[in-house]
Amino acid sequence: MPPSFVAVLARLAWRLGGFVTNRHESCGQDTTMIGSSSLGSLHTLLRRHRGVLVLVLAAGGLSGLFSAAVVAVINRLLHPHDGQLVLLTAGFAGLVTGKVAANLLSQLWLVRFAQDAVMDVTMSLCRRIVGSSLRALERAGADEVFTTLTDDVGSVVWAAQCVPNLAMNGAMVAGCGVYLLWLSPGAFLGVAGITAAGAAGYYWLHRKSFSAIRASRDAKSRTFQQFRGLTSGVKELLMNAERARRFVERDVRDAMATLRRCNLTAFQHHLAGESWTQSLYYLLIGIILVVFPSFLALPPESLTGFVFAMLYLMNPVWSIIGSFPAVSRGRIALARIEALGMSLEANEADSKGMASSQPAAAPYPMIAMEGVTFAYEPTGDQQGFTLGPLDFVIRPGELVFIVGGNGSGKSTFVKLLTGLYRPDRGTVRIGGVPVTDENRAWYRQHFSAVFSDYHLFEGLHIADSHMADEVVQQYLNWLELEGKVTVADGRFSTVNLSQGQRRRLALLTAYLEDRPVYVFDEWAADQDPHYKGVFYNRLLPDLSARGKAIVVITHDDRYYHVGDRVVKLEDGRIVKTWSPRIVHAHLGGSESG
Ligand SMILES: Nc1ncnc2c1ncn2[C@@H]1O[C@H](COP(=O)(O)OP(=O)(O)OP(=O)(O)O)[C@@H](O)[C@H]1O
Repeated sequence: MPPSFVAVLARLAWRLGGFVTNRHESCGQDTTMIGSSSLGSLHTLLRRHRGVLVLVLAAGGLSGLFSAAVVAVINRLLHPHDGQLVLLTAGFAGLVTGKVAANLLSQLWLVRFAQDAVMDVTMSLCRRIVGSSLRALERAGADEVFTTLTDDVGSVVWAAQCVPNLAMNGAMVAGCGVYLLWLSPGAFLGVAGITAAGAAGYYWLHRKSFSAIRASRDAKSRTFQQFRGLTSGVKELLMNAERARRFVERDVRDAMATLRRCNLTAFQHHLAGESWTQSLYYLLIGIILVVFPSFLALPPESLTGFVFAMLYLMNPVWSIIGSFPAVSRGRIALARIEALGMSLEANEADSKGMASSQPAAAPYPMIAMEGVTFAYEPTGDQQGFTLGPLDFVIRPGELVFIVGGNGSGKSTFVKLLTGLYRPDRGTVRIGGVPVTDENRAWYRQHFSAVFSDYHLFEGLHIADSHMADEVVQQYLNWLELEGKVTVADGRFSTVNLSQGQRRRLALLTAYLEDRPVYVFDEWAADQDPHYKGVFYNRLLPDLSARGKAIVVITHDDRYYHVGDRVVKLEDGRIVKTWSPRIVHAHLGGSESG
């Protein structure tokens, strides 16, 4: 076996066993930082299956050893065996039965291990994602996260699934090696020497295919990106045949062509390695038949034993070589899973654990931002953007409108206020308590928000679903959605509604959370004039009367007067703050702002 193969297997098994240490590993152009801390939970989870994995490996190895012993018995039966027929026949039957049984058990345990591992690793990643920070996820990119969840996990488990077969075939090769050594040490050394030379050649070819496999993984991520465009942009594509043609024939096709090219290159290098090994293998059999008898004076039984063993080993050897691409893909995927875990973790100092179960701070606390700044760093040809430094205070029962032009920083502001972003500088306080990396997850639980790019879940996901069903029905009437949607067992009957209606359902979900602070990012933008009025004149004052602090991003200057303050942002800075009620009164109840 080529040395890289042993190294890769050992590394996979080592990692699956959870004994990873911080180190750099390189193969070809690959230099990926991999460490035990990068995705500790992955190792913990895989470690949980170590028992099954050991059983699978043991059964696979046993099956391989039984196979090697069958070769020896067959060779013995082919030559004079001095009345040992019964013993040899019984041995043959026993070994074959043992091989089949061990193989069966190994495969059964393997399937169980694979399915458990896929589920556990995926769940582990999902938990990590919801425990991570928004900025870390934005940096990782939705397509990378999606590719890791759907593709990388499968690749790692697929590679892990190769391990028992490799153990079985490796044991068969090792067993046959021992048998050959016993038949003729000289001939064995000759075979071993030629095999080592062949392995070195294969190793060189495999390194090339490794680079192509890594490039193919990146190409897959870009393909997913195009697929996402295809599904989320289907309306725009259906409406414009030229756009659809260009998108499919250029963007999708380019991504697919790159993926195809990388896969083809990887496969071609692999096939070259396979052909090299096959040629060498047949050359080896020829050398055994033609050269060895003259130089090593092999007796006929040893000669047939050698040839027979070599032919018998053909399948396991091809199988070992055939599993190389899967092992390499698994290795690259494992590095990606760990890299994603590490990038989430590295940015994760602000979210110790998932949503804190600690209760919110004493009833309705004041929230203050002091000298807060936050910057999106420039990337590629995209300019950076800096928000702040800014000071802002909101008290219980206050209704504050955040206004400003497109790109002035309103959404970034509320992401900082709600603890979704960590300030680069300055402090956010809740009831006088500074928000730190240790308590930011808890701090976020004080807010209920409907963002402009909100997601509406079918499930309400609140603790007391029976209480919720009754209360929800009341709210549905209030939001004028009765007859459109019902709620049963904590789930909406449908979320296939108009944009405005969906946003009302999102509002309902926020209401049910009953948090001290509410944030609405352009909530009313797609409401009809009647419901806009309901929102500004009834819903917001009602929340305010209940002592909730409310921050509303809006462009509806007709309704500024219902707020306590209007804060105007321009280019990431607060440029103006005023009290619209005073202005409203001053203007005699007409337009304000
Ligand atoms: N995830 C991000 N990564 C990098 N830059 C971003 C990101 N989100 C926003 N920006 C940049 O930050 C600036 C402020 O964006 P933000 O969304 O806060 O503005 P906004 O006032 O809410 O705009 P709009 O009214 O159009 O929603 C913009 O220039 C935008 O390009």
